[in-house]
Amino acid sequence: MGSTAVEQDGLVIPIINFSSFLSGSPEARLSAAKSILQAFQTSGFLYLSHTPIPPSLLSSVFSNSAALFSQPPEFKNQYRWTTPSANRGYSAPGREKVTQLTSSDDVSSLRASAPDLKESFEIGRDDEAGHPNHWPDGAKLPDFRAVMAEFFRRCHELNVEVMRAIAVGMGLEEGFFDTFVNKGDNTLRLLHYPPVEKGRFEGGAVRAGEHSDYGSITLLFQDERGGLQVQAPEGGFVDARPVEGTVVVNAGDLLARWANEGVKSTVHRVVEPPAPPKEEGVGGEVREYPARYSVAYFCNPNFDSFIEAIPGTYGAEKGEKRYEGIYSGDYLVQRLSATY
Ligand SMILES: O=C(O)CCC(=O)C(=O)O
Ligand SMILES: [Fe+2]
Repeated sequence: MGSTAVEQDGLVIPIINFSSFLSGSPEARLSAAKSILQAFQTSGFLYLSHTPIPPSLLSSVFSNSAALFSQPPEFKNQYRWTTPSANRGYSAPGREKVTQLTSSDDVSSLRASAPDLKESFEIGRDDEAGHPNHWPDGAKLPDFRAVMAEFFRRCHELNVEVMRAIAVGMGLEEGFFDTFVNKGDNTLRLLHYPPVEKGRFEGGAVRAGEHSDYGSITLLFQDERGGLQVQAPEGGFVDARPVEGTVVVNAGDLLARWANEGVKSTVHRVVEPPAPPKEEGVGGEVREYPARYSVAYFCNPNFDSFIEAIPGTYGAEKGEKRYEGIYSGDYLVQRLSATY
């Protein structure tokens, strides 16, 4: 049914045709759901092809993202990211350090010594009381708001369908997760990794430090540059190269917790691109890597959902529940508070 995007050092990441789940025969639908769940249970990552996200919308998202990041710092700083509970707005290069560390002090010293080489802009649900989005001035970026709002909505629909696939794969009723994810308490994050001189990578700098994502699932749209790496079972990092027409989907920590650790939230990072273009630099030597853009859509259970082990993920041979229940919103604010 599908092919394989990555197969190296014990890490296998499949490419799954999502139209088999959305509009295939009952058998094709079940088989796609099982493959999707299996990917979440093993590598924690998969690539989905044939999703309902229109390619023209995605290219408008990338062009509007580039238009925003090309504005001067004074413009972007008007829309600054403020607090973990709002989690909206612009973060200048060096502001956020994604990491596995959970203490703010440790993160602060790491941020000072090895800042992530990126800037980002975050957009949340547009109707969340008390937390307005920081929409950039429409006189400068006339299409930005409408394009991002439409993309947010489309990604939320895809999120609901992927959760349905997980439910079917687990043998639960298809709509099991619907009431947990219907509010769309998700975050759309535009990312810009500016051009990097080769020497900085050689000095150990990274575009995004190793981390796992916090929420339920992440939908990741990357440009053609590459640089995303996923940790293999033996600990080394393996390139997860862009595959045209696909969305990378990975499980986050809250889904792993929800699934009583039956799903993997796998560590990943963004580093120097794997195959540098030959035409740049002197005598074929690369001196500077070009900019990279990506768009991550972080899906979360509704902030007011109480998250405790999914039926079927504990008891008998699966063992006890490993975690206390927790409200999704509390969990996420705790995790975000350590990062900024
Ligand atoms: O830019 C990428 O490809 C990955 C970004 C990422 O992992 C994140 O923002 O959580
Ligand atoms: Fe990530």
